[in-house]
Amino acid sequence: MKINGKPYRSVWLDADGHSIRIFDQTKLPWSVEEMVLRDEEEAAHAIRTMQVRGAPLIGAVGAYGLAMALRRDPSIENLERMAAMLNETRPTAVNLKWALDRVCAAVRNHPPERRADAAYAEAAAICDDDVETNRRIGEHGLELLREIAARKPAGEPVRVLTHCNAGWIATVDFGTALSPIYQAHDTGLDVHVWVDETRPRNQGAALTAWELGAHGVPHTLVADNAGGHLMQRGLVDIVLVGTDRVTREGDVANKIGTYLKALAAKDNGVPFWVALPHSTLDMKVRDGLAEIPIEERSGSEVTDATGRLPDGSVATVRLAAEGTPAANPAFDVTPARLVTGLITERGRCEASEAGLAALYPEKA
Ligand SMILES: CSC[C@@H](O)[C@@H](O)C(=O)COP(=O)(O)O
Repeated sequence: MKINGKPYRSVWLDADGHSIRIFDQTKLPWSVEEMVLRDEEEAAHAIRTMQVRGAPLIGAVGAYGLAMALRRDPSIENLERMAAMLNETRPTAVNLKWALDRVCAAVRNHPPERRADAAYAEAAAICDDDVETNRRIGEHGLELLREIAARKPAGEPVRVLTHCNAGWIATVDFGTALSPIYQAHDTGLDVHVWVDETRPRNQGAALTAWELGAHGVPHTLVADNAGGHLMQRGLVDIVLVGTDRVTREGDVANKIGTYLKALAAKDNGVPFWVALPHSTLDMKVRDGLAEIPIEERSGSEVTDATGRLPDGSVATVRLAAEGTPAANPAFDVTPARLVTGLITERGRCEASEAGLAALYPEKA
């Protein structure tokens, strides 16, 4: 996507040929700052602290992290130790493990002196795969948005509600849930997006609203708790979200609060769709509620909030009384029964074992 007219991906190789560059997402939307990650420890730190975030992007950065680790020590022992270290940075999105496994498989049979090059090549292939995958998700999602538009009075936009950030900055490019929205806007289909602010880290307010604004997509930021009300008033045509892991039976892990949107959508007859790339599918897991690890982050993300002060500086302020205990589960699981359908790079399907098996027979 473009920033000030210049096309960017969310991660790319630095001019030195081995470090990588990212946008520090903890600085957005107040400033757009590139950052260099020089080794696997810096990559792990960036994932842990959410300087990079979003399931596909942490997979891509993890893959490059492993390549950087192999430059220093190409032994199989180091490969396995560093893959485990990177995999532990964030537990819920399966894309991280998928990408690390891909790099491990790609380098294992090479002699030590060839392993780092093979890992960099695989990380680059993962990035290219993500870009093409998300472009196709956009095409299939666009068909769905067109079908919704065709059922609406002429001149009314398709009103989408989204949660968290599943845009280009959460992936290598284009995004997953936002990819159809960008394609709709670019092809002249009228869309309007309700953007959930997504407490506690405000990915909606800080990232989704920033992305959509930069691309010229009409949108309105709402408090997380507004979604049910908007649906009751008939102001939402579709809920469209990304995901961090989809199970064999179609259960969906995504940012905390997604489940409540799905419940409200069900009660109001609003279709609830989830966009995912193949790298988010975890066929080893059947029951999402029982089996998907849910990341528990620091309570300080709940008791505090970061924003810009009138003097332009960015500061973190305390919202709760000193000493208030806070819990911070970062994801929840929406059972397949609440999901109208899945949008993948291979087309749309029901959120069920049969639906996924029809699209991905080789994984079934
Ligand atoms: C294409 S991104 C899909 C998901 O990763 C996204 O919806 C999400 O929940 C991200 O959570 P985050 O904690 O910001 O990494």
